[in-house]
Amino acid sequence: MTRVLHRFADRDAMCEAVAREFLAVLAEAVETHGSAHAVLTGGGAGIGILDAAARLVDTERNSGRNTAQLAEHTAGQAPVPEWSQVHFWWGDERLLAGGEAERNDEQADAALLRRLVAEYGLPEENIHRMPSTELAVSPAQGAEAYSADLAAFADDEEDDEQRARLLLPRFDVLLLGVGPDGHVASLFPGRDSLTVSGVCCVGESDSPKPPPSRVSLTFDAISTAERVWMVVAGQDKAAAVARAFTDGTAVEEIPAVGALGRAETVWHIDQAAGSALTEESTGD
Ligand SMILES: O=C1O[C@H](COP(=O)(O)O)[C@@H](O)[C@H](O)[C@H]1O
Repeated sequence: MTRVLHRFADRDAMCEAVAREFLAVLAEAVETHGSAHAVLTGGGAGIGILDAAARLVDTERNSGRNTAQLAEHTAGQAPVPEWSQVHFWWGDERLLAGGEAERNDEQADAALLRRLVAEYGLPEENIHRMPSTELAVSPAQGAEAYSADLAAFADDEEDDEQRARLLLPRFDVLLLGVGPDGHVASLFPGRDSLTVSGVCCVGESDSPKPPPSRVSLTFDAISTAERVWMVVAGQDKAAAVARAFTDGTAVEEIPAVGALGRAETVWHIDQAAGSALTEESTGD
């Protein structure tokens, strides 16, 4: 599977472009399959994309176009999905009390999801949060609970053996931020979680980035997604991005290299994040 690199001048340009494509993928999935499943990420770029999506959704509503027109992907316009059929999941979560500002879901709520529920008809029950400390006493228990939530939406089309085996929904698009250490979701360099297989979720009790307790999808689960989109902005990511595009870099060193989608794997990076890439590593 070839990785594709999409470069942007800055973080804002990247977030706007990814948000537009994200909405288009959701709209198309609802059209084709009757529902759409998106996996969200935390982090600066991940939340920036949701902020940008919120602006696009509002702009489209204020444009006065009707639902059929909004579903069309025409240049300059953002297609908008039928929100009642969209489901949101997470690639990882910080195991904290519900509503804590550091939780990825809380940040996503503030950026986009609350508004979709209040104004656009997204059912609250379509927001599939990873457990909080009220519901899981340990990361392992959180991983088990989220696996059960995912299994309730297992895709019965069974066009992917691994997806069927792990009892996962069809993830139409899965966003991943990349940390300065190369981590994705809560899969950190050198950790046992990198090699956990045969299950869809894993607990991390000693994350090098606070808070220490986290729940994450595994690489087995990530690789069932149709589209895996890395979203990376900022100078502090430049070294990790360059390592990720160096031949032979191991998953143990830069976990992001292990994140590959079924149909596509796209790295969206801004100029700062790509500043240490060489022509040789990208084939430019
Ligand atoms: O802790 C986390 O960090 C990563 C990356 O965050 P960033 O702010 O450096 O972009 C994020 O993708 C992940 O979901 C999150 O839990």
